[in-house]
Amino acid sequence: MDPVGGTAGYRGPAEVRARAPGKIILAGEHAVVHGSAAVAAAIDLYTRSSLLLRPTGEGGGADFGAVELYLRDSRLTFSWPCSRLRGALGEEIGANPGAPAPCSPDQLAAIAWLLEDQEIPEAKIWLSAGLSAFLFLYTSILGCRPGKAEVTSDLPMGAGLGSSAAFCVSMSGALLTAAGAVSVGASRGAEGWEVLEKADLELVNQWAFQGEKIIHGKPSGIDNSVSTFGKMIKFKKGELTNLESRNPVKMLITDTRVGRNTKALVAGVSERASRHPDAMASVFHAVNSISEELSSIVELAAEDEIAITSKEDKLAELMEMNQGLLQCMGVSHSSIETVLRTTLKYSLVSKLTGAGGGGCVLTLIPTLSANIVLEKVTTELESHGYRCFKVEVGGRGLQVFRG
Ligand SMILES: Nc1ncnc2c1ncn2[C@@H]1O[C@H](COP(=O)(O)OP(=O)(O)O)[C@@H](O)[C@H]1O
Ligand SMILES: C[C@@](O)(CCOP(=O)(O)O)CC(=O)O
Ligand SMILES: [Mg+2]
Repeated sequence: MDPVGGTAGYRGPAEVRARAPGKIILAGEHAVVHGSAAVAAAIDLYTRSSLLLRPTGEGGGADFGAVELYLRDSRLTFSWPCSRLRGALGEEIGANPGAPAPCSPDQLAAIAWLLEDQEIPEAKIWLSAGLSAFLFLYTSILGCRPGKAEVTSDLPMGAGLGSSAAFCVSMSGALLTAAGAVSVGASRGAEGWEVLEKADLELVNQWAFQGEKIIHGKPSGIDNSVSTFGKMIKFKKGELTNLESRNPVKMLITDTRVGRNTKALVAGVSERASRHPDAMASVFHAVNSISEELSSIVELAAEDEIAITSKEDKLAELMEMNQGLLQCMGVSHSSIETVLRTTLKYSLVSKLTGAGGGGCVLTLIPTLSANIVLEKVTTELESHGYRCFKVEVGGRGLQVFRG
């Protein structure tokens, strides 16, 4: 299996592209890290990765050339000569796309060293987590074959919409496709995008999870799973259940633009749990019940206006309860509280989504609510400097395109 060169020489052109969606969490963030159920859905905002492998050197020497990453949105290019990668990673380098394994402490130290001479602007230092995940995924899946990757995203970074997972899933999808480690897709859409076979999606998901670990520290796996498989899912202790959402769920997303970092917030909740184990176990247990109930409600088919309203009232109440418990975990923020108060003035219920501490807030938009209400609440939220957008919920997961 060597479709892209390596010691067998270059057989290009071999550009591959992959796109993976962001997500919203309807219930259960943070608690899911501690074993509770959570409900998440893919949204129609994507991270796109492309990968073009370069010819290897005379005689197939992989030390020729470089591994490059271009982050199109920030117009930043990073480059590592293959010889330097090999020198730093030494024995740690070994293309083994079929066997996802965690980043070892030695690998992580070598990656940190490889980032030192890259000129990451001080204002974008948070990119280093993404760059570390990239170097880990690239070298683990392709070794140090020369190539150029490019990434662009619709998702705000560090805002709770799963940009880290979408980055890891789209990059793993592109790398594994280039490595020939995933087979031809189960279905090819009109524009040439393919959905991979289930077993191949599982492989992408496992690699993306290893990448998420570098960015998040202790991820539950919900974000990479929903980005890989799409739709709406219930997720508990690594087990994924697809949910059939019988009625459309309309959500307004408000990005408070308050930056935060998932790794620090997840660690903060774990510290609180170790200070107050019994109280926090009860909080996580309550969240589990909320997610279980919410997942059964979304699967109910509501046929008439009364049934739809009653279903949405229950969803709203559960979201409100979940928000209260997220406050108990210490992950709300004054900007989030402002969004909650503002939407409540219009009788709309909101909760934070993702890690909290700023970032994005979800507002349930009842099917029968008048457009004027949505316009008014959006105008008021935007007057605070927040950014509002509506998203389609429950769409496709990872798709790949072979050039
Ligand atoms: N397109 C991207 N390019 C580079 N790094 C990215 C990209 N998307 C996400 N990341 C990495 O993921 C981090 C954000 O992840 P996180 O704190 O989990 O927030 P979220 O996943 O909610 O957006 C960024 O700081 C960056 O390191
Ligand atoms: C807080 C958490 O539940 C979700 C984090 O999502 P995000 O990175 O804020 O988009 C962490 C996790 O499940 O890994
Ligand atoms: Mg994340």
